[in-house]
Amino acid sequence: MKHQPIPRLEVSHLVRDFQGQRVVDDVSIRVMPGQVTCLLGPSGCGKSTTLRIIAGVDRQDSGTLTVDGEVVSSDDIHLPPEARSVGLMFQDFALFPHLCVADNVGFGLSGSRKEKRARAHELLDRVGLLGDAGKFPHQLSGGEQQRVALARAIAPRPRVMLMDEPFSGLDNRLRDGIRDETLEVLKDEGTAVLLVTHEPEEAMRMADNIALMRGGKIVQQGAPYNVYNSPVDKAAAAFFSDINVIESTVQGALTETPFGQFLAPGVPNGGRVEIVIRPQHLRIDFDRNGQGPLPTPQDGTPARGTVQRARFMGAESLVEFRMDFDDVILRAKVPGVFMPKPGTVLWLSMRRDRCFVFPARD
Ligand SMILES: Nc1ncnc2c1ncn2[C@@H]1O[C@H](COP(=O)(O)OP(=O)(O)OP(=O)(O)O)[C@@H](O)[C@H]1O
Repeated sequence: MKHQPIPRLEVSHLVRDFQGQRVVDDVSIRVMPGQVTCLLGPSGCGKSTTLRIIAGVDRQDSGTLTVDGEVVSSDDIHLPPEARSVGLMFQDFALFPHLCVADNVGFGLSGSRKEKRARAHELLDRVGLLGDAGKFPHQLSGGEQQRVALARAIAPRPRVMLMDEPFSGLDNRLRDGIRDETLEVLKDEGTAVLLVTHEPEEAMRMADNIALMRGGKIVQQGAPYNVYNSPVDKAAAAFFSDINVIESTVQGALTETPFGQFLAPGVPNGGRVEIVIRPQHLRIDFDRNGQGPLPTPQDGTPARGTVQRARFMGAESLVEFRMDFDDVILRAKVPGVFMPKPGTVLWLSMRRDRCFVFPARD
């Protein structure tokens, strides 16, 4: 039999109710050593509660948690936080103001003072702050303090690191550097990382795996590329970017639209579907004497629309159309500067391989 690698962190069928309301609903996640999983979802969907349960500061109503195959929490077992080999990093990390940087990093370590110092210095070197070991937190910038907090969280070599929006307090320029640096250190140490965020860009940038959460449930899990390019439903698509939606009715597992026919397998006759496409996957063509481009297998049939407004957005331009059919508004995003005047008639076609057809939910 093939040997199955043991996940560093395994969360199985976690459930948590608050006042009769299910806040965490059958959540299962596995994280391998050196891998980063992002728990991504809107505010209030249960991300932090999941993290708090894994950390051991809250307890699940049912479900099991294992670290390297060893049960740390179940119906029968409940190890305290300090016995789980789980590190924590939160946005409002608090350094001890009366301790120098090296003592902050060495605080939770066991061993002699000399050993603690040595490990603290090793990590401060790793995060580029060895020269600041003797300083006090108030003498450091916000980004430097965050790196100290990172060094402190990693120092005891936790097998699992839980991070709750740890970078959201930093300004954008600082954030990218610290994010990448943090991941590098954690991957080198073989730590399994579970990071909570509500920002899809952050999740796509950092994660090996994204677990998309909504209403307490994980609705989709996978590599960032797959979650972005094969969303399970309209809301999953909309979570990652702006979307266009065209509604249509199904006959014989097909739906006719101004952009041509789309397959709608499994949807009964008369059923409503929503065709979802991202603004960057609409193609714009000029009008030639009332005609658009010829239909192609890749782009389907073009449909005519009138420009409502165009906005310059730096690397790209966003053009809003009112379509001839049904007065539907569609937005197309194109690279560079493209600023057609309002009232200009243009043709739009949809990249067929980038359209998603979902049964409409009333
Ligand atoms: N101790 C508690 N008692 C009662 N309800 C709670 C408790 N903790 C969380 N909740 C509720 O559980 C739900 C999920 O909260 P949670 O903090 O896990 O969400 P979240 O996805 O982390 O949101 P955010 O991104 O805003 O932090 C919310 O409706 C919240 O009000």
